[in-house]
Amino acid sequence: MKKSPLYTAYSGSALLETPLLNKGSAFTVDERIAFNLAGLLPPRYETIEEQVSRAYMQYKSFDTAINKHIYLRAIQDNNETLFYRLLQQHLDEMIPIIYTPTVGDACEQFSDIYRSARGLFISYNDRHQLDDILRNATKRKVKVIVVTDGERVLGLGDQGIGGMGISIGKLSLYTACGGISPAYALPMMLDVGTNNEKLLNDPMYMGLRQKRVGQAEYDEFVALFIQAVKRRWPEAIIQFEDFAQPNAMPLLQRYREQVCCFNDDIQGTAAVTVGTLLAACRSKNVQLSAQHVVFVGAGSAGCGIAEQVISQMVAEGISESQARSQIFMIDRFGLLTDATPGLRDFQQALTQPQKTIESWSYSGEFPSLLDVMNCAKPGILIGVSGQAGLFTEPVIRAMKAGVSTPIIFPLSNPSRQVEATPEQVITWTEGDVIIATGSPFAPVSYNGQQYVIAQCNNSYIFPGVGLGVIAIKARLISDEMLREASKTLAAASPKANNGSGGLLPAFTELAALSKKIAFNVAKVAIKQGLALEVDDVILQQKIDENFWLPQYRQYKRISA
Ligand SMILES: O=C([O-])CC(=O)C(=O)O
Ligand SMILES: [Mg+2]
Repeated sequence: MKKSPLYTAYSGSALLETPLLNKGSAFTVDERIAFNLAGLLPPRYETIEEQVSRAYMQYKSFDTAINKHIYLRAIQDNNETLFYRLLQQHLDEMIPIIYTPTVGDACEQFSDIYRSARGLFISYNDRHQLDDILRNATKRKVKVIVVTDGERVLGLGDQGIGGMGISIGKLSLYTACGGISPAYALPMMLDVGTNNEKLLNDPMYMGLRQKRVGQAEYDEFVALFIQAVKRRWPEAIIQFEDFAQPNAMPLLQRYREQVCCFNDDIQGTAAVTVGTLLAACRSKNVQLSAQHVVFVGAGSAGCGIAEQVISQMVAEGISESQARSQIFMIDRFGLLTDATPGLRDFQQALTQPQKTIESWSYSGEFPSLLDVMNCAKPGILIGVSGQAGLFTEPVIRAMKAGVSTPIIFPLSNPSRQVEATPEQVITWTEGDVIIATGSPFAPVSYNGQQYVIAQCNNSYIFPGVGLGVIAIKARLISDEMLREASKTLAAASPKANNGSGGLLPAFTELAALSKKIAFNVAKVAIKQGLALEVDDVILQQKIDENFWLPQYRQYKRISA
């Protein structure tokens, strides 16, 4: 589809320095005259394909992942269209570079590798100038905001201002896989300080050099932020990303009825995990509702997944109390029971009654992960602990002894925080396992067989949900919409559908999958009265129209 020309008042070096508009050597002869670019560029006119070839050659000249990341980010900050075209052509190779796992290094080293401005940094000290700051954004019609306070970045803890790296990475996927125009995507960082001593003592650190503000100040600051966004961009989606456990769930509960928002780590991770579990169960020919499920990590992500698993089990026909009795949450001190002290309210609903474990044999105050494996005989094990190595050989072997073809998802990110590597899990189960991880892992060969490792990452969910919400301007994001996203993902599983291939579609299929998720999610939103009614043909048209593709448009000058 040929796009209409774009009218702009920018010209000369200002045009070349605006990443959303810059075309570099692809400015045509007419444009170079009309926009005062003569002499500012080498004389040859190039196509975007030629530019991609040069950029890819340069990309290949970097040896380390972090340097590749820095290089790609520089292209993004110089010419967004070229960045996304390059990404589109090398998606499998580059997603791990702009996103998990390399984005974790980029967050940790954010101040060291900082090059140029992107997005909005809002520091606590600026809390009374929020309207001015939002007006300064280089993007006017913002439709998706990814915001973090950097307190729990992936499994890497408090990264302070470095959290901006994850906001940027998520939005790159919104565009590359969900077709959201980069002109509508704004990364944000709420800087309330950091409790990371290493950063506080680092002379390069670019964030507020103070401990995180207290809870009352924090809550007031976030409230001011939400109000300011509502004034400036009332229809924008706000994606909460990588907030620490004490704030993640309360913020979601406080704001989910007020603004169109969701928490990617709680709801996005839950949706992708339930979708992947449904695919795994279908390929094993069992019901999710017949499984005992063990979670290692009872934070907001783990509890969010557990609640979605329970909803799904109930939808399959068992009672809620039966479903809850099949869930085992394990935290630092072992299994959560109704006798565990100091639990948060969202954890309390997921405890096992002490009387259930009376007949179990275990040592220590609460059963350990290994005890739970031996006594509960789970079919499913999910790791969201953020801690490397917790799925030890005895744990995996004990699980395998109790069930055939266990479903094992070590989901912690980035790769080095994983609870067990796919190779370990496959070896310890003698290859009889269904596995998915949160970060990308290369295929594993074992006994002459290749195991493709599915990446159960929320990036299968948020681009499609965002596209659907934007296409129909949904007011809110409901649990039902997210459940629909899970179902759509599960229905696209090659392994469940054909008995072979990956458990999840490849990342290269994400754009097509996101459109399907967008369509189904939008239909649920309409049914729930969260968006105006449109028929299926118009809905598909709206989704296609909103799907931005990286190609240059012709520019015309706005005449004075
Ligand atoms: O970013 C990712 O890869 C997934 C995610 O949200 C997290 O681990 O916090
Ligand atoms: Mg996250």
